[in-house]
Amino acid sequence: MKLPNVFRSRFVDYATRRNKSTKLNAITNYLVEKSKLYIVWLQELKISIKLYQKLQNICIAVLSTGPVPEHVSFIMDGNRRYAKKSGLVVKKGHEAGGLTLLSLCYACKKIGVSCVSAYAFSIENFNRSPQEVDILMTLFGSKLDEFAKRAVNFQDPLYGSRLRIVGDISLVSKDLKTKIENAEEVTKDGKDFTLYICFPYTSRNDIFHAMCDLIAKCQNQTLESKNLTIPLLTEDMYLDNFSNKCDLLIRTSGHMRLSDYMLWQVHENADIVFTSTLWPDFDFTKLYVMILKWSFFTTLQRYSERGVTLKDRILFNTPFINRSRPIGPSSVYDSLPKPPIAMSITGETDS
Ligand SMILES: CC(C)=CCC/C(C)=C/CC/C(C)=C/COP(=O)(O)OP(=O)(O)O
Repeated sequence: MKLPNVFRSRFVDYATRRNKSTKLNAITNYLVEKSKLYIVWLQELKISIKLYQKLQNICIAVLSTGPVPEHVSFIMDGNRRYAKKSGLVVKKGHEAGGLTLLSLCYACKKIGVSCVSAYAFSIENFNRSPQEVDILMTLFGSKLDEFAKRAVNFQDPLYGSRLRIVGDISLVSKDLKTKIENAEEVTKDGKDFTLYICFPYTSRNDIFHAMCDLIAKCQNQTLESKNLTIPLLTEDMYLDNFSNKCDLLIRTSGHMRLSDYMLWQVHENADIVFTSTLWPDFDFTKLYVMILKWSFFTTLQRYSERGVTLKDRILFNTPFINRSRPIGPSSVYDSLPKPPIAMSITGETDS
């Protein structure tokens, strides 16, 4: 048997050193030694993964003592720059971005965030090259399937999650539409966590479509125009009632703009954070620090809203932390009677 040059000297060495006569024995010994090395390496890797998971659990336990955002949203920017920086093709950059999203969904679910939304494809992105649009559509289809499978597999960390696609679905192919319907149907009973993928989406398109819907309802007389309210418009949006208020919006890759995303949903107390990290590089630690900051400042805000001072809290153990959004009057203004309609800026009624 002829061995490749690179191995020959080592096998001969093994054979002579261990006094084995055949090359076959030398090969076997070599492979055994090598696999022993790999096993040790794998064991070490497993230990460090376990350590990392333990550390992650401790960090999450610290967070669980305070409020956590209910809705975290991502503008996933920087996939192509990541690919360029790493010497990869654009497709790999987007794939890496897809992986980041799913791993952060898992982290958010563990932290206790109820829903995550992600800007996966803006309507403007149809202006990119046909090849790139094709890559993104294919990737999107495969990620939908993957998420749906994982959400119903009880051994998977994403088990119990629900998937919702928000955006103008009429703009995607028939095949993809079927995949979307299928993924939404398979995951519809997920109660623990919801992932909203905005695809193809823009905020103005969302607001416009909701307005058109309400106008149509008025025209076919299922709704009277005098009953139009802001909550009704909100309910009609792709990002429905459950996701209509965003608590923490994160944009990666250094651009400091909203790019027609979440315009309606960040109106109330949303923290908007811009980071220069490219999306595929955005990991648990970076997300954790942002949520920790959110939690800290939200706690302080809730302190002051309830008139509880730090001294009260420390000396008299007055409870002030409410993990979820405050129910009922959260400020002195909310406890006042509603202004007469003539004085209301929006003209809303109480109905
Ligand atoms: C699960 C799922 C739906 C995954 C989809 C994958 C994914 C992360 C898509 C985002 C696509 C996108 C337009 C990113 C923006 O970066 P860019 O391409 O504009 O990068 P650049 O700012 O460096 O040019």
